[in-house]
Amino acid sequence: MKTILTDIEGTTSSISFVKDVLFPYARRALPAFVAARGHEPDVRKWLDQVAAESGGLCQDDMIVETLQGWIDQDRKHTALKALQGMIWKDGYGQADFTAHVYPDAVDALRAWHAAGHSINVYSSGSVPAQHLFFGHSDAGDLRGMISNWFDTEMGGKREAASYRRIVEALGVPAAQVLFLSDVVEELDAAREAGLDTVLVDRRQDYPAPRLGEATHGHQRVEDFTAITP
Ligand SMILES: CSCCC(=O)C(=O)COP(=O)(O)O
Ligand SMILES: [Mg+2]
Repeated sequence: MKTILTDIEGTTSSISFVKDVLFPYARRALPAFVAARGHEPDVRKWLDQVAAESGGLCQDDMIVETLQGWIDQDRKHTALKALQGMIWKDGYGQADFTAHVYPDAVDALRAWHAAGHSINVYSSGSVPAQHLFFGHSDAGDLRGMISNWFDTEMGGKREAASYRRIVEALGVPAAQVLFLSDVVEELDAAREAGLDTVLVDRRQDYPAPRLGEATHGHQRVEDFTAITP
């Protein structure tokens, strides 16, 4: 019985939803969010971390500009991801959007869950953001199918050590875990840690298929229907 570990953006869900809906929403809302909640300890600690790592920024508007630049660069920084999650909470709460999950992914997650496979998430999005995402998906609340949630507090997704930590937290042998991702470097790191891997190479997200050497030897599928855990 395989334990599933899945990425979100580009794997269960479209890159365009994240890039064209979630990121612009956070970018727009950041100045007002920092002005209203920047004094709260759970917000301040991330702002202070950004300030310190950026050479000691001393004004909140400079921190906001730095964070907006990081959004534009798609930085997977833990502080940015934590703050984005807090901002998206308002968007989901006000029903400004629902999170995209490919229908084939919804069907497969349901089937695997019903068959007894443990389903777990590892994304650069913060754990609270992951809960919001699957709790407010186009297909409704999918959180009940997911056993464990992991973010970059476990380490970067391109580092083998992160997958070793996750396997230890899951309490199963590494070879029992099947990691699904759209990013070859993440799959390389997972394989180095002993996990099984599948490259999810969706045509909508990646119009030029990754074939031959570009797959780095990972099994390649175009959607979840082709995955047999
Ligand atoms: C689930 S939060 C929205 C997605 C996000 O911010 C992100 O960085 C997704 O990265 P992933 O590791 O899932 O490719
Ligand atoms: Mg991804």
